[in-house]
Amino acid sequence: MEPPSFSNVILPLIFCIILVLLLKKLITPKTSKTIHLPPSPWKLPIIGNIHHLLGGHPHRKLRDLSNKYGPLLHLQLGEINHIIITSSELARKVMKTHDINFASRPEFLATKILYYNSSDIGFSPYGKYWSQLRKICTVELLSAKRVESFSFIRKEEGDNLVDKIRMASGSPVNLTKMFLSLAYSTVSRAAFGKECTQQKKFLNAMKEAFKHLSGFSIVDFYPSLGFVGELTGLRARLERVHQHLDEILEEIFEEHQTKNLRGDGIGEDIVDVLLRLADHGELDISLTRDNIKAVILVSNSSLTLPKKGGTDTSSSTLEWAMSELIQHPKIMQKVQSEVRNVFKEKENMEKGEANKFPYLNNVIKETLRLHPVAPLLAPRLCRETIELEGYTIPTGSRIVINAWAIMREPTYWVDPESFRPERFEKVEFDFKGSKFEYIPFGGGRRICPGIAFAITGIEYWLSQLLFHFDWKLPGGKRPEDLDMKEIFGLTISRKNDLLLLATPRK
Ligand code: HEM
Repeated sequence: MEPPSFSNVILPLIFCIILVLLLKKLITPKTSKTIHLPPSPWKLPIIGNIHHLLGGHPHRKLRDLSNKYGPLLHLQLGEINHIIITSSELARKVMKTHDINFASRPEFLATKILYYNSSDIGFSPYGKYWSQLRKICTVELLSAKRVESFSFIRKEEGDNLVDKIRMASGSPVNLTKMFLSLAYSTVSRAAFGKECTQQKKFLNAMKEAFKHLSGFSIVDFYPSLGFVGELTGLRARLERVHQHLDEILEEIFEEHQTKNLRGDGIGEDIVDVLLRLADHGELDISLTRDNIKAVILVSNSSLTLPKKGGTDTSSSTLEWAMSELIQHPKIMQKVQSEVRNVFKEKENMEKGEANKFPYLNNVIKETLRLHPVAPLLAPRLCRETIELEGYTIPTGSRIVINAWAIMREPTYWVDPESFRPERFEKVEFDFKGSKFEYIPFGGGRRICPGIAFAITGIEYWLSQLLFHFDWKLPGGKRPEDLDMKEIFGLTISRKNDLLLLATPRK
């Protein structure tokens, strides 16, 4: 069979879409009321401002547009109003002052199909169901106690990583691949337990799913043209991936239900917790089997796919941290002596010792400032029309907060493009979004619930790498030769794998 070609399939499809949109425009009655929207660049009929985003990374393109039109920007992307926020003052208004009004998420075709009608934590609309899920997440799945109970997994996976690097004995190690495998194993062991036989199958299916979740999809800019999803085959592809994931999750459930648990909450993985809560939990809502499956996907929310082999929020942060340290030998030396001094007495970082690494913590903060894994956070939905700075934000607008640009804004940050962990010694910033100049995990009601899970792992693994090895670029390259190119999907990660030479410490 002939593969679909541009001239015989895509062109007629584009023509069809334009025709439908023109007809819709003609038959929709014009409203005389004009609303005072925020400033906007010039628009084209039908596509609106989509062309302004072509040919570059969205966070950079949006920053350039905001420099020209101001920190409150309106973009018409297809049929949808998008409001772009590029100042900490406005971010505060969205995530604190008017948090409830912006606490929902827009609906996307991919999340609707893949996540059981968007019933996961990340994409479910604001309301009672989401509040219950959020409670389960903070009290049970990702609580400090639960994160602590996973410390043996972090340690075992960390030891594996150190052993693998030692075995490379003088050859360059591909840290990108190693960090990815470390993060995948940790997340899936925490979610499914060590013996789960479907882990590999599940991760491959998730990778497939993330292909559809990463980046912008044109279908989501024209929700009234539902048929585009059918015609392009996107809906069918999503349904196939969903079906496959569903079958694997069913197998995982069955395996867990036949397991004999102690019933005291110790030794439980995330699937165990959810099944227990659904059976005996005192929840205000009843969790269906499909709801549980959608929630399980949250434990894998840290996995994303901007590049071919996949990536993950923690592995991407580790990669950027090591890249910055290689480029800044003095900072590398300072953080290594901090870690080596602490570990002099004891090799393992255990509970409570993390605060012995204030400089390492600042290195991680600075890494997330310059390389936030979610540069545009996650889109929010304006639930009711509201006035911001004298402009109208209509109901249904999608709100995009350019955290990447805010965290490089010269008004808040001295020498913003430079990697300077010391800046966090002078001003107190936490990861919890309490100051809106620093929001790598977002803020307000929809702030990332995985902060403790993520930071504990990143801190531990980084300290191990810095304690056990000295690092340099292979082939006699100088620190400034390291390429720092980005690739954008749902997250930004390194475009090219990070290869370094590790010398074990005597
Ligand atoms: C370095 C690591 C991570 C970073 C930088 C990060 C960042 C973010 C950001 C920016 C958001 C959107 C917040 C907002 O809209 O204000 C988010 C949401 C979320 N993150 Fe993370 N994340 C990380 C790791 C994790 C991990 C490890 C998990 C789970 C195990 C997780 C689970 C979630 C969930 C469930 C949401 C949706 C929350 C909601 O909508 O209520 N994240 N994350």
